[in-house]
Formats: sequence, structure tokens, C-alpha cells
Amino acid sequence: MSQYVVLIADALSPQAAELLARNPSVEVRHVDGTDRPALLAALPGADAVLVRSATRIDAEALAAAPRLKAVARAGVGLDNVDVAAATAAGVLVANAPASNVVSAAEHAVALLLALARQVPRADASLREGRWARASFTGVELAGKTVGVLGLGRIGSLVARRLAAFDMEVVAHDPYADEEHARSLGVRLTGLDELLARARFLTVHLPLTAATKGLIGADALRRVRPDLRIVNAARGGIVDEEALYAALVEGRVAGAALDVYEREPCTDSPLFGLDNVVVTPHLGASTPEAQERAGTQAAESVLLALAGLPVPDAVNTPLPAAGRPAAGRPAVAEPAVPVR
Ligand SMILES: NC(=O)c1ccc[n+]([C@@H]2O[C@H](COP(=O)([O-])OP(=O)(O)OC[C@H]3O[C@@H](n4cnc5c(N)ncnc54)[C@H](O)[C@@H]3O)[C@@H](O)[C@H]2O)c1
Ligand SMILES: O=C(O)CC[C@@H](O)C(=O)O
Repeated sequence: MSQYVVLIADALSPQAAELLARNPSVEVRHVDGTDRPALLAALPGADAVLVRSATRIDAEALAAAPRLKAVARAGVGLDNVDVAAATAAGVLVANAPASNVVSAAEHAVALLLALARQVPRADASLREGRWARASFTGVELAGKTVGVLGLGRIGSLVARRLAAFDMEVVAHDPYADEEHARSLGVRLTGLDELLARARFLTVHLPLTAATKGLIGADALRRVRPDLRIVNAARGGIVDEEALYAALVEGRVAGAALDVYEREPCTDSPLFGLDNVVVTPHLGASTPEAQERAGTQAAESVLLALAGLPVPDAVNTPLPAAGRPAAGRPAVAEPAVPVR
């Protein structure tokens, strides 16, 4: 008979459930965590719960789960888990911090290119039967300065990719290591210089009290009018109201957003602007990232539940993100410091 019940509350890669189910002590149950009554009804029987982004594990959910020993999130941020309440309740919280960083970095670069070349609007226009070449002039990346805000795991991967486009890459991150930055071809700067010089700005910060609204009305008054901003980190770091004002007043040339102050976000004044590209929080939405995130979260749960053995890894190996693969030069992918 199974000793531990592990509840999967969001749509995770099937490999997560497969990994858990290989352990005879574990019974896997599924619940739709966005159906709050169903979640609260399932939690009392759970020893561990796995979530992605949709399910909120807050103080109420934790109080409904007296047997709970671990919450694991298949992703980087822990925004939907009340870590303080879990800690107070003696519940271990784990994330999968390197699982989706390559996908997130690639999505940020995709947004930056889509914005620079107006790809979404040109695509929509042609599908409507218009051959409007003159309407969709873009800008080149080569030779332009990109400011990377936050030179952690994802910021470093983005910096390296944009350096390959022959951009001048500057970064602001008070905690970044000079040598690490140099190895990426990145120059560290203060925020003021980054804001004043950048033609592109890409945000890769966690959402904290210090970063909330960091790119707000004040910062947006100090930027070039031809600046294009990408935020694929967390909504709220770029203040949406201030961004809207800067865009309509021509103080900023464009923005590409994957994340929003409130999610899901299906209605925003920003969505009505031609110089804005938007996606619905898709940074980690690839099978590769989801397989890694799901299996890493499952592995954490097995370890948390009395150190259960982790079966042989079934996940897609991470292609040298956050750790250089043997035999590859150190600069091929940055060994991003994991704090
Ligand atoms: N869009 C998506 O689907 C998606 C996917 C994965 C991660 N993310 C988000 O991307 C962001 C970055 O993730 P990561 O894995 O690179 O995180 P990370 O912790 O590796 O890097 C964050 C960096 O920000 C720096 N930093 C912190 N406060 C700062 C400040 N005030 N000013 C400048 N720098 C500061 C830190 O020193 C660190 O180097 C997070 O918000 C994460 O949740 C989004
Ligand atoms: O895809 C997701 O669910 C979240 C991705 C990302 O924001 C994360 O925190 O890892």
C-alpha cells in the first residue's frame, strides 16, 4: 500500500507523474488547482503537492493540508506559493530554478526580435491580404546597445545570445560578478548609465520590494525615445501605467511583454498599441523546459518525503544552461552562479 500521496495540482509534463509513480510508496493524485473547492478538498490527504503557475498554495491551502510535507513548483519563481506560511507550518518548499532558463532566455530574444522587426503586425497585416512593406520597417540589432537588467541565470543566457548579434551588451546587477560578466562580453554599469544609453532593455529580475516598479515613471523619463523594452521576467517590475504613458507620448519606442502585473491578463490598454508585442506568459512553454521542470519538482518531492530514492532521470538533459557541459569551452554557455 502506498505510504505517500502526491497531489499534482497543475498541468505538468507527464514525466513528472511517471517519475513519482515508479516509486511504490507513492500514490499520485490529480486535481485542478484552479478549482479552489476541489483543491481544498484534496489537500487534507496530500503529503506533497506539485504546482506550476496557476495553483495558489497560500495560508488557507496550507491550513487545509495537515499531512503536507512538501510543496514543489515546476518553475523558477515561487510567486504562487506562500513560502513564509509554508515554512511556519514546517512544509518544505522547492522550485526547479534552472529547468526553464534556456526557454525563457530564447523567448526574451524572440520578443526582442519580434519587436525590432514588427513581426506580429506584419504577419497579421499579410494574413488580412495587405502587402504593406512600407508600413513595417524595422531596426537592426547590430551595433546597438542592449541593457540587461539582472545578470543571473536568464539574463546571462540572453546577454550571450545578444552579443552574438553583435550588440554592445551592458548589464546592471549589483550582485553580479565582474569576471562572469567579462566572460560573456558584458560590461557592468550603474542603472543610470544603462537607462541613458540603451536602445534595447531586457528585464531579468525577480519581483521583490526593491524591483517592483523599478522601470516606472521616473526611470522612463531618463531613457532614449528610441528605447525598446522587453519584460519576460515578472509583471510589475515594469510599471504598466507608466509604460503606457511613455509609449503614447513617444518617450519610448516600443515594448514586448510576456508577464503582467495581474495574471491571467486578457485586457490591458497596452494591448491596443501598435508598438507593443505581447504573449501570455509563454517563457517556459516548451516541452523541453516543462519536462525538466516537472521531473525536477518530482525529484524534490521524493527527496523531501523521507529521502525516497529518485529513479534514473527521465528528463531532457539541460543543454549546458547554468552548467557548462564537459568538453565545451567555458564561454560556450555561461556557468551562471547559482545563489
Ligand atoms: N516568462 C517566463 O516564463 C519566466 C520563466 C522563468 C523565469 N522567469 C523570471 O525571470 C526572472 C529571472 O530569473 P533567473 O532565473 O534569471 O533569476 P536569477 O535569480 O538567476 O537572476 C536574477 C538576477 O537579478 C539580480 N538582481 C536582484 N535584484 C536586483 C536589483 N534590484 N537590480 C539589479 N539586479 C538585481 C540578481 O543579482 C540576479 O543575478 C525571475 O523573475 C523569474 O521568475 C520568467
Ligand atoms: O510556465 C510557467 O508556469 C512559469 C514560468 C516562469 O514564470 C517560472 O517562474 O518559472
